[in-house]
Amino acid sequence: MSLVALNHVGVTLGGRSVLTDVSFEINTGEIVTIVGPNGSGKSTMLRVIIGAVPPNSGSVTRKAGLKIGYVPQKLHIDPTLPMTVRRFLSLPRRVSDNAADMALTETGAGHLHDRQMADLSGGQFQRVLLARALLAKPDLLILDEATQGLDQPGSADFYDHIDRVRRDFGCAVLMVSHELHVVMAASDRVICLNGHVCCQGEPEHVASAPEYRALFGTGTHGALALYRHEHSHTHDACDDEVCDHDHTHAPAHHTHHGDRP
Ligand SMILES: Nc1ncnc2c1ncn2[C@@H]1O[C@H](COP(=O)(O)OP(=O)(O)OP(=O)(O)O)[C@@H](O)[C@H]1O
Repeated sequence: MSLVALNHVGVTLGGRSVLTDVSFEINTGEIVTIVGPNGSGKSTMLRVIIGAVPPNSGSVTRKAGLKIGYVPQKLHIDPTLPMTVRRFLSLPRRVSDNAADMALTETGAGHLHDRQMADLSGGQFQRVLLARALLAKPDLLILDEATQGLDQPGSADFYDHIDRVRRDFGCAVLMVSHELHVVMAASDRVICLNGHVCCQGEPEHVASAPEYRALFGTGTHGALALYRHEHSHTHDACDDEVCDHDHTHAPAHHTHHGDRP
């Protein structure tokens, strides 16, 4: 059984349709990334999954007892408020020293235990947020542009920790990322969103989809070159994945469902 399934979810906010007919599921242990332009509904979709935004139509099914760890895009902490990393991990619920130490070690932040939150670098801060999300021992870890503002080595290092977390915890990971080159390498599945699901599937399938190219062009740091190199044979890319496009290799026959809302 899947961890979470969205069935024809629609969301209207402030009288405007933000998500339309969104369906997909997340299964145990997989890394799924959502890509899409600004304002395409990525954060809203994550908020639907964690239950913070109720869908106006369709439904969300969560596995019974599902535990979700959430790493937000940003978290503002008043810089004048003295707060150590250790104390931060006990908010809002007190956790044992042992649990705090294990979570910090897991994310490579063990040495930050006694540091002030306000003094952390961007990369250190994100690792502490990740450690905090792990305290729930999640089945599903959700990251909303968690590497925004980190430099390339910093974000590569962060994704290494995500990979390690997935292995150690056996959890699924759902993330929003604008770093397409990283996404293409690190994800089992990519969902391309633009108010609706334009296309989804294995990274190389999505990278070659006309809907994806229409949104992101072909300059995705080698993702397409990789596709051409490894997948130059003829195949039916939609055999095993849900693509809502006709994925033949003859562009004239492509059916476009990726119209912008
Ligand atoms: N509470 C709200 N009330 C009205 N409109 C909202 C609300 N929250 C989000 N929206 C609108 O919904 C659309 C999708 O927003 P969302 O934050 O989900 O997009 P996103 O893909 O995560 O964008 P970005 O890449 O810029 O973070 C935007 O047009 C946004 O203005």
